[in-house]
Amino acid sequence: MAYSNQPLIKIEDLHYAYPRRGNVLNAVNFALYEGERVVINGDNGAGKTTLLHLIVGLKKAKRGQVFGFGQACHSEKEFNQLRAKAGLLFQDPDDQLFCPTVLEDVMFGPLNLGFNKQQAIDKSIKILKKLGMEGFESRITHQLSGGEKRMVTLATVLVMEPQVLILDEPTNALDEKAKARLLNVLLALPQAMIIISHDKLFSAQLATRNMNLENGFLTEQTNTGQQHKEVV
Ligand SMILES: Nc1ncnc2c1ncn2[C@@H]1O[C@H](COP(=O)(O)OP(=O)(O)OP(=O)(O)O)[C@@H](O)[C@H]1O
Repeated sequence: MAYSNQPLIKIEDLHYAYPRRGNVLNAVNFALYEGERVVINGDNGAGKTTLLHLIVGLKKAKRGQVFGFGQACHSEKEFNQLRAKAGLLFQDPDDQLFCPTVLEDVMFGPLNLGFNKQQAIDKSIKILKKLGMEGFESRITHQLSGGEKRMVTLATVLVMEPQVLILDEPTNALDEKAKARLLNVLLALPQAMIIISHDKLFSAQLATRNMNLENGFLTEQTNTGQQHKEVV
C-alpha cells in the first residue's frame, strides 16, 4: 500500500518556556508520516515530555503551530479532535488509570464515545485479549504490577482505535520479559508512533527513525535501517 505524503502530525517552529526554567524548546520542527515509528531520545530534563504534551494540547505553545491530520490546532475543540486520533500513553501509568477494575478502565473511553455498555465490554475484552491480558478484566487496577499496568494503559489507548500512538517512556519499570512483550505488541500494530525512550536496545528494535532533543532543538539521527511497516 502506498503511503500518503501528508503528515499525520506536524509541528512548525514550536517554542516553549517554563517560568524560572526558561526556554525548553526552541524552534522545534517535526513531521510524522504513516508507517513511521519515530523514537525521540535526549537527556533527562531535555523537554521530551513537554514536547509530547504540546503535541496533544495538554500544554499550549508560546510560539509555533501544531497540525493534527492536516488541521491546524489552536482551540480546545481542535486539540480534542487531534486527541481522538492520537492516543497518548503517559510516562506514569498511575496518571492514566483511575477506575477500580481493569475492565472499567478500558471501557471508560468507548462509553465516553457513546458506545453502549455491551459494545464497550466487547471492545475492551477484545483489546485486552490482543495484549495478552485476558483474565485481568476484574482485577483491581492499582494492585497490578508495573508491566501489567503498562499493558492496561495501552489497552485504554488502543480501544479508542487511534491512528497515531504517542508513548512516553513505555519501558519504564519493565523487566526484560515485559519489555520484549511490549516490543512485540508494538511491532505488530499498524499505527504510526512517536516514542520517547532512553532504552537503546528497545529503541533500535522499534524505531524507523531516531531523533534527539538537545538544548531545545530536535535533530534527526542516522536512520536505523528498520523498514516502514505495511499499513493494512
Ligand atoms: N511545570 C513546570 N514548571 C517549571 N519547570 C518545569 C515544569 N515541568 C517541567 N519543567 C522542567 O522543564 C524541563 C523539561 O521537562 P520534561 O519533563 O519535558 O523533560 P524530559 O526530557 O521529559 O525529562 P525526563 O527524561 O527526565 O523524563 C525540566 O528541566 C523540568 O524540570
